[in-house]
Amino acid sequence: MLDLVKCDIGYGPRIVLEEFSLSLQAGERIAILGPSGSGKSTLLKHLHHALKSTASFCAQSETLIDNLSVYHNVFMGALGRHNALYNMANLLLPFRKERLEINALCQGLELDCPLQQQVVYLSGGQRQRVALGRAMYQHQPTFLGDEPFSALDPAMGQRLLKQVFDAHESIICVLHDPKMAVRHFDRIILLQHGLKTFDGPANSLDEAQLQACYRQEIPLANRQAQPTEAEMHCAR
Ligand SMILES: Nc1ncnc2c1ncn2[C@@H]1O[C@H](COP(=O)(O)OP(=O)(O)OP(=O)(O)O)[C@@H](O)[C@H]1O
Repeated sequence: MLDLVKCDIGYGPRIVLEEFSLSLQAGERIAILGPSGSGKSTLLKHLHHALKSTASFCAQSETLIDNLSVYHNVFMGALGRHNALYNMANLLLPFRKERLEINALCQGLELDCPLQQQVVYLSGGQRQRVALGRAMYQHQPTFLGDEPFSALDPAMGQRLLKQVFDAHESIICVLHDPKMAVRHFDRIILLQHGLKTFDGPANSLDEAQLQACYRQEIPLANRQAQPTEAEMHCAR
């Protein structure tokens, strides 16, 4: 599906993941884990850029348009499927077909608020489900999610994860919940300071390695990539 070979990934001159290599196959369910600031979102945004025409992107819920309704925010996921006139007409006076589709999608996501409710008045968990709805309404084979379940209670998170699995062929999610990752995903990528410290089947990731990652300990195999004290001194 995608091969990255020694790519420098970041923001202009700011390289976050240096010479980063990754191979993705269709049908995989991949969780990206790692401590805050390790580069998870940066990697996911890069994958979205690389897979654009085949991947839906569930960004964090702050990307919703606050003064628009649930309906409008979810419909945004379909903007690319229609021409500007159709989109404009549908946003002004929602068509029956889209209203029914979005209503069914929101019910499936357990959103109990009216479709015409402005999202600014919703709770964090409700906003997250609107963001999930917008991504699912893109109807792409691959789902990319940036912590798409973090504001939901664990039971609801699992129910909605199943919906995401059922609706997509391939799934790549940044998660802050290692238990959800190990229990439900096939493959785990661990990031630490922009380095990939583990990439393999979820059932071969051991607890000690996971804990070390969150304690920000760099595994021996990756240490040569870090500058030594002496090198840092020379650089100064
Ligand atoms: N737009 C940007 N421009 C420049 N640097 C950025 C930008 N966004 C993020 N960074 C930097 O990239 C690094 C990795 O950030 P990223 O958001 O990918 O981490 P993360 O692992 O997703 O963190 P978190 O779990 O806190 O969301 C950080 O040092 C951050 O400051």
